[in-house]
Amino acid sequence: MPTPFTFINAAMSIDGKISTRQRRQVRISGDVDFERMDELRASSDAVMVGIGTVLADDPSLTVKSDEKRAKRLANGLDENPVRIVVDSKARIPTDADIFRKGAGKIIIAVSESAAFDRVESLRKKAMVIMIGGDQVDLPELLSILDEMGIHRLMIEGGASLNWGLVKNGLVDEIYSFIGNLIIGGATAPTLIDGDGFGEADMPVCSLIGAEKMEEGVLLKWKLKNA
Ligand SMILES: NC(=O)c1ccc[n+]([C@@H]2O[C@H](COP(=O)([O-])OP(=O)(O)OC[C@H]3O[C@@H](n4cnc5c(N)ncnc54)[C@H](O)[C@@H]3O)[C@@H](O)[C@H]2O)c1
Ligand SMILES: Nc1nc(=O)c(N)c(NC[C@H](O)[C@H](O)[C@H](O)COP(=O)(O)O)[nH]1
Repeated sequence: MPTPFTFINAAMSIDGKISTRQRRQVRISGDVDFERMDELRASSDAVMVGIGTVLADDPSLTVKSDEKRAKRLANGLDENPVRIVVDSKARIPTDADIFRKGAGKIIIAVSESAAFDRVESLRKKAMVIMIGGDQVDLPELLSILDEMGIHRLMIEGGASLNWGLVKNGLVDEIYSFIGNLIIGGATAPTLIDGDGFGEADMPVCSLIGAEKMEEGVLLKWKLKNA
């Protein structure tokens, strides 16, 4: 099943955390990295996050630069990429910023375990894709997105969704900005959480980029043996 070119873009602390142990958002990126993130959003067909990120950060996932939005419109695209939330139990609040800010298509991916009334209320605000029994079936979801014409998919986390995608071999590249702060905390989320790999099946990646950026460093890794 063809799936989009899929890359994770994230920021983590020196000690590999992406937020605090209370899952509170931490501004790790500097202005230059946020600008890079905005460019990646503007050049992607869709941007995807997990519901944990929505509940913690309430992101709008919009393109911030007026110029980049205008360029998308001039190219016959919506001003924002398709914004996608993976939300197995349909927990997203109906007043989330993703619904209130920015124009463009929104997709909420739910599983069959989501409550009927919650799903129906979401249908008034977004396209709902129901796929998977207890959890959203990520390989199936990405195949559907590819069929819909989403061929370049940006993943903005969080820790659990990143694990689900990497575990299923769905991620082509990972771009990680490592900022100059230490978050600590044994239970703070990292770039990739979940059950973890056994020694035999840890993905071996190739380093395709390393550059100092402000007070941090940007690393780029290729995962899939594409
Ligand atoms: N620093 C960064 O770049 C960055 C980026 C995004 C999020 N964050 C932080 O990450 C935290 C959120 O991460 P999280 O792990 O709690 O939540 P998450 O955003 O990864 O969302 C988890 C949800 O995604 C879905 N999901 C996860 N794995 C799945 C799978 N295998 N199959 C199907 N569905 C799956 C489920 O609905 C699950 O409840 C927040 O604290 C946020 O601030 C940081
Ligand atoms: N690249 C990046 N650097 C960070 O320092 C940080 N904390 C995030 N976190 C990702 C999360 O999704 C954010 O909340 C949105 O990226 C910002 O919110 P908007 O979508 O712009 O509203 N992402």
